[in-house]
Amino acid sequence: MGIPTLDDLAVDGTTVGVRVDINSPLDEDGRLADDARLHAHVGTLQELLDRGGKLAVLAHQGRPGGDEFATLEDHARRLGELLDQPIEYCDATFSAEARDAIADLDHGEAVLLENTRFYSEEYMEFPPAEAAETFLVDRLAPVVDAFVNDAFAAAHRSQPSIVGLPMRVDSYAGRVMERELDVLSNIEDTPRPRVYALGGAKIADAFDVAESVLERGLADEILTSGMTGNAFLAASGVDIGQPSMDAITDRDATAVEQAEALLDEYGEKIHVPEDVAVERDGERVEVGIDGLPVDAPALDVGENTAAAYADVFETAGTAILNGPPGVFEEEQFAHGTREIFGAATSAEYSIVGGGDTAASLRQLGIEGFDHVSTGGGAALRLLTGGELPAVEVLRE
Ligand SMILES: Nc1ncnc2c1ncn2[C@@H]1O[C@H](COP(=O)(O)OP(=O)(O)OP(=O)(O)O)[C@@H](O)[C@H]1O
Ligand SMILES: O=C(O)[C@H](O)COP(=O)(O)O
Repeated sequence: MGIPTLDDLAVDGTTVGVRVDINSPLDEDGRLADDARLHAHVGTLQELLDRGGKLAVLAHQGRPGGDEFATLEDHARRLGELLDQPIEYCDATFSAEARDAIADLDHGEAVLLENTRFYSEEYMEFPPAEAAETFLVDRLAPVVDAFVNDAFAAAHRSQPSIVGLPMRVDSYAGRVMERELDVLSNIEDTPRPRVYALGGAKIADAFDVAESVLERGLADEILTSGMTGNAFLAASGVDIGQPSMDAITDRDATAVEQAEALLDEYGEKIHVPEDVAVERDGERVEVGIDGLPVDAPALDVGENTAAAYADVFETAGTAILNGPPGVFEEEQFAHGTREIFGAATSAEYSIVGGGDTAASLRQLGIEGFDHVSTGGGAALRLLTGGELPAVEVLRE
C-alpha cells in the first residue's frame, strides 16, 4: 500500500492524535440514530489503547448550519460503551482546556475532543501545506507524538485535521483506512464478470462511476435502478411521466442527455429497468414499460426488474453496489432494494459503497457482503480512479 500503518508505530507511552469519521445520522433529539461508523473504529482504538497509547481523538459531525451539526458528547458516551471503558469527552478541540485534557491522559486512556467543525477553518479545504498552518494544527501538533488517520470516510476532504496534522507529525493509516484502501484501490484484481449496481438519488455521482468504470474496462455489466435507473429509462426513449422527469431534472438538468451518451457508447453493458413501482391511493402499484407514462413518480424498480437483476448476480464474480434501488425507507418501496441487494451476496465477492446504501442494508437486515465501506464520497473517489488527499499526504 506504500503508506505507514499501525504496524510501523511504536505506540506505548506516546500521545497519539487519532482522526476518526463518526459523522452519523442523529434523531430529533440530536442523539445518535445509527452507530455503525463508531463500531467501525473500535478495532483501531482498542488496538491503540491496548498498546498503551494516550489517545486524543478528533472527529466531525454534520456541517455548519445543517440539522446534524452537533456536539460529540453522545458519541463519546457510545464509544465508551463499545470499548468497554469510559472515553472522556472534552467540549473543546484545541484550546488550553483541550490540551490540558490531553496532557492529563494516562496510558490506555482516550479523550474525544469536540466537533472539529465548530472551528471555521476545519470546514474549509486547503492544500496540505496551508492546512498545516491553521490554528487547530498549530495548537495540537506540539502536544501529540504521532497521528493516526482512520477517517477513510472523510479522506476526500483536504481539511486541517485530515491533511494538516500529517504535515507536522509522524503519521500512520489506522486499520479502517488500511482495509478500505486495500479493497477499494484494488478493484481491478476482483473476479469477473464484475457487476455494478448503481441506484440512489445522486444521479451525477452514479454517472461518474458508470463512465469511469466503463471507460477503464472495469465493468462487465451495469444494473441501473433508483432515480438513476429512471434517468436511463428516459434516455432509452421511454416516456416515464412528468413527476419522475421532474425529480430527475431537479437533481441534474442534463441527466437524461448524459444517460443517452452512456447508452450510445456502452448500451450493451447497461441494464435499464423493465418495470417500476409507484404509489396510488397509498398502495404500491407495479407498472411495466407499456403502462408508462404515469402521473406519479417511480419510487422503486418493479418485481420483474428486481428478478432480472438478481439473475445477473447469480453468475457474477464481483458485485459492487452503490445507491439503493428504491426509496427503501418506505416499506412498500423497499422491495427492489431487498431483492437486488439480497441477491448481490451470491456473487463470489461483494462490495458496498455509500452511506445510504450501507444504511439500507442495516435497515433491511441484509448481510453477507465481503466489504461494506464506511465511505460515501471517499469510496466513490476511489471507485472512479481518483486520489484521496488524506492518503497522498500519508505517503509523503
Ligand atoms: N426512485 C427513487 N426516487 C427517489 N429517491 C430514490 C429512488 N430510489 C432511491 N432513492 C433514494 O436514494 C437515496 C440514497 O441515494 P444516494 O445516491 O444518496 O446513496 P448513497 O450513495 O449510498 O449515499 P451517500 O452518497 O449519501 O453516501 C435514498 O434516500 C433513497 O430513498
Ligand atoms: O459522511 C461523509 O461522507 C463524511 O463524513 C464527510 O462528510 P462531509 O461530506 O460533510 O464532508
